[in-house]
Amino acid sequence: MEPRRLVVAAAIVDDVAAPSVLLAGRRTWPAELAGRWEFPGGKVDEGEDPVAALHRELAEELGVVAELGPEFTTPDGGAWPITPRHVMRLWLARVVSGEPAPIEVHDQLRWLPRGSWLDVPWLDGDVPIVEALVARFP
Ligand SMILES: Nc1nc2c([nH]c(=O)n2[C@H]2C[C@H](O)[C@@H](COP(=O)(O)OP(=O)(O)OP(=O)(O)O)O2)c(=O)[nH]1
Repeated sequence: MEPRRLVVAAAIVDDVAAPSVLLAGRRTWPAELAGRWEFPGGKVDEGEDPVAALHRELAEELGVVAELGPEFTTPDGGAWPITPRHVMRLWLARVVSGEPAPIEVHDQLRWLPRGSWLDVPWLDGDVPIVEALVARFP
């Protein structure tokens, strides 16, 4: 069996230690994922460093430079299994340059206030991650 492909993404917040808002993007493609919300990010290219890949994706997708905070892992310290074919590493992050814009794969971005982080239809694989973020930052 092929190993699962690594996806990297950012939980972009206003303050990585005490977030009050979380940025979510609504996907436009592929058709089966369109209209669902996700963390900005994407696949790591062959031989690419995961952190470099995340900075590349954030520039391409949102037009921003972000400062990464701590990685947000599964309770046992690993990557999140998001689909049968992908695992995802997620970092808390804060924008340091630019204003996030839906440049590539999103038709809408939303800053979700704390208390409303679960109020959009996230991709199925993201729901446990957002639940864990809610539990981490009650
Ligand atoms: N970016 C992102 N992808 C996610 C999340 N949750 C989730 O299940 N996925 C899935 C959707 C896709 O099957 C896969 C990531 O693919 P992608 O289309 O975002 O990757 P990419 O930008 O590198 O696109 P490409 O090079 O394949 O065209 O992971 C998430 O929160 N963010």
